[in-house]
Amino acid sequence: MLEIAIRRKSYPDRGGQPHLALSGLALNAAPGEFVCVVGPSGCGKSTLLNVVGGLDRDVDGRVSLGGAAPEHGIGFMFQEPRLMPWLTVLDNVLLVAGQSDAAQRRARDLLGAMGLGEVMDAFPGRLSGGMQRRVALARAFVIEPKLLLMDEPFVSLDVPTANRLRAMLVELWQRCRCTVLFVTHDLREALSLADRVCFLSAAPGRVVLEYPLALPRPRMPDDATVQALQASLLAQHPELLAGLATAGTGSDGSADD
Ligand SMILES: Nc1ncnc2c1ncn2[C@@H]1O[C@H](COP(=O)(O)OP(=O)(O)OP(=O)(O)O)[C@@H](O)[C@H]1O
Repeated sequence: MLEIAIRRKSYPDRGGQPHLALSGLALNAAPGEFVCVVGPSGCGKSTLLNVVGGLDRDVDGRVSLGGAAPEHGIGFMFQEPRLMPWLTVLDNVLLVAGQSDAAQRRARDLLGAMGLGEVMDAFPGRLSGGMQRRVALARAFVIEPKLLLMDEPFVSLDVPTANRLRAMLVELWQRCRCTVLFVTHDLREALSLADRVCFLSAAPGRVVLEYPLALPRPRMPDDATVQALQASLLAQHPELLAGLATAGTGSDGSADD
């Protein structure tokens, strides 16, 4: 079980006064659950992931995974692929997994399964944006994470590429059954991926609504069922949805990979 209880998380503002980013935020996730966190820009979504992942420890609150502070077994994926340009695709993935035979096997298998077998020895600069995100996705899964933290990982991709990556993510997650915390401001993306959607208030962020989903998978943001669900949520909770993207999930057009 992932348990998050953040009393206060603040940053110093320009005058040195505390600026509250999160306040009274409580959120739990069951092992293997896929939780999407949505909320308007600036409500503290990235801050939440940084605190949960231990990248930011300056917080009044507690995060525990299986009863202990999460330290190992956390996979990350950010808005940018954050690949090392001087390392090959394979070495970028191995960077987090080590060089053991088992890690090499896992990395090669993953990259092969994700259609990147031909470019394992290429450098990231040669790859399209969609392929770079696939490498970042492989890097997140190669450690066989217990917890996967994703910060708008498919933002600013064209629709077909983003949908392909979402399908790959769900397939990998269904195999490893790690707990996922996926941050987005795109409601349809959240409704297409999650077991449960948690809505954060405007800053300082706290959970104001939890919405469990029982729709079968696979689902995509443009599915009629997802659109209908979004419409019913909008009708029931118009105040919560201010500041969220509800119309689309990226630029239309052809895939870039
Ligand atoms: N390093 C920092 N120093 C000072 N203030 C910060 C810092 N990081 C975030 N903040 C502030 O904390 C609040 C929450 O920021 P955060 O980036 O977590 O929000 P977000 O919901 O992820 O936003 P977005 O959707 O725009 O990415 C904002 O007011 C932001 O300006």
